[in-house]
Amino acid sequence: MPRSLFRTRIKFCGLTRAGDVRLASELGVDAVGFVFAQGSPRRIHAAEARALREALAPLVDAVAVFRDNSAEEVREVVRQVKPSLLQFHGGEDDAFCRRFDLPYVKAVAMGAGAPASGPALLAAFPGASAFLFDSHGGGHDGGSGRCFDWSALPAGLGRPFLLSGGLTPDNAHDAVATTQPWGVDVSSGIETAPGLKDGERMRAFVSEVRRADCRPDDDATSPEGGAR
Ligand SMILES: O=C(O)c1ccccc1N[C@@H]1O[C@H](COP(=O)(O)O)[C@@H](O)[C@H]1O
Repeated sequence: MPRSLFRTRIKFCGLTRAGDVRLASELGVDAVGFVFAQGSPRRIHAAEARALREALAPLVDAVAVFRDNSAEEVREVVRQVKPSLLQFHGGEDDAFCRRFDLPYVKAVAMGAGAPASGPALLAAFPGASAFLFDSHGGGHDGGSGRCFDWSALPAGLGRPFLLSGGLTPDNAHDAVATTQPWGVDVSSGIETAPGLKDGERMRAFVSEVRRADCRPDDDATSPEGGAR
């Protein structure tokens, strides 16, 4: 597809307030994430997420984010929140991720250097709808606001990928222009404090991603729509 027709998908993650969910929808964000990972400062319970989901506009996805949660916890979230996508940030394997009959995204840790090759990731997670590259690993947590070395992104994935880890309104344009992801995922970079999003930073982030998308004279194509 010509890059001029391509629109980078945007996910805002770790929302805890209905007002932030409403603003994300109004800004044209494609998905919002609710975090159920133990130990996260953005963690909410299924009942809270169900209430937040009601603030979500139609055609905006709800993503449930887990990190080594039990199957019972995941099932309870699926039952109450009805997410359209699951995101697994821990040591879950493909069989676990597939158990819930929903599309899933597997987060790949980039904090300890280059991961397995693209084909090896695909072989390990054939059921993944997409991969998400974040800066966790090597002793660092997800949602930490840290960047990783984008040049270490693996090639030959055969799936769309989301770029994550330390994205902000200041680096979103470069991140999209440099890596040409299917989508971007941001948490800390649009916050005043963990879980509390900042309206101006949300707006600025979307605007910077759209600025990177808007290159009408660029006839370069996007390989497999954001896949590497
Ligand atoms: O946001 C969290 O607290 C979190 C906790 C555990 C696993 C994943 C988490 N969020 C994901 O972290 C990345 C990057 O966040 P940041 O922008 O660097 O703060 C993002 O993929 C979130 O979905």
